[in-house]
Amino acid sequence: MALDVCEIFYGIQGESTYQGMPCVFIRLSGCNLRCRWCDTGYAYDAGLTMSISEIMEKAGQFGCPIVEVTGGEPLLQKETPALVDAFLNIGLLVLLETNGSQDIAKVDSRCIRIVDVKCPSSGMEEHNDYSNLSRMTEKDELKFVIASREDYEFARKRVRLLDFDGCRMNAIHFSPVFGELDPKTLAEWILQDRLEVRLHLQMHKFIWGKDARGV
Ligand SMILES: C[S@@+](CC[C@H](N)C(=O)[O-])C[C@H]1O[C@@H](n2cnc3c(N)ncnc32)[C@H](O)[C@@H]1O
Ligand SMILES: Nc1nc2[nH]cc(C(=O)O)c2c(=O)[nH]1
Ligand code: SF4
Ligand SMILES: [Mg+2]
Repeated sequence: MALDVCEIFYGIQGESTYQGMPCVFIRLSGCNLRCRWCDTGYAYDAGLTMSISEIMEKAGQFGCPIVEVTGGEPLLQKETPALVDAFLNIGLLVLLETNGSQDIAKVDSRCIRIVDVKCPSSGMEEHNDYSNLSRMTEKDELKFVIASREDYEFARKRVRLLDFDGCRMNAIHFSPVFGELDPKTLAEWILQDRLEVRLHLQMHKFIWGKDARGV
């Protein structure tokens, strides 16, 4: 029962509807995608092998009720569902950030699954598994990371196709690629179209800068 871990740290949740909350991050190593603008290339390589109990002990040191499992791509590792269960079973609130290419049903639906839909300029659009949209529950969150008008129109089209059964209207995030698309431009597009989506800015980058690690 071991996982390949890139880093474990305590920080301010910079993304999702939990933005602003203190959170323990478990960043797993390895990713099957290579998004053009990825800010976490350091997680592609193998990290440190840790057992579930070692991870829980390290995470537990912070005494924090919220944990996020991210990566890299966390759903590539066989033991990730068991890690999520272990945190759920001790009563923690668990978030999982995933790239949308893997079946989210692998993890317990008590976990809040934050699912990216990759837009064209990521170069990874062909990897989207759209079946995930019907696997999502009301607790889960959807995210489009947007670098251009083309990406925005792609995301807008997808949102208009959604029925909102499995997705809360306030948990559809439109997030600009940091340093590439001006948040003001994205805000104006959303307002012009009267889109019921959330403008999502990566809070930690405004606090610590775009290249800081472990925050
Ligand atoms: C590093 S990924 C790890 C989880 C998973 N691999 C994924 O892509 O969702 C975490 C989140 O950061 C977003 N992200 C990565 N680079 C970014 C950038 N330069 N600007 C904005 N968001 C970015 C990803 O789209 C994803 O939503
Ligand atoms: N502070 C902070 N919040 C985050 N939320 C999701 C992150 C991620 O890389 O998945 C992230 C991250 O890297 N840092
Ligand atoms: S899927 Fe996530 S970790 Fe992998 S390259 Fe894309 S943004 Fe980076
Ligand atoms: Mg990050």
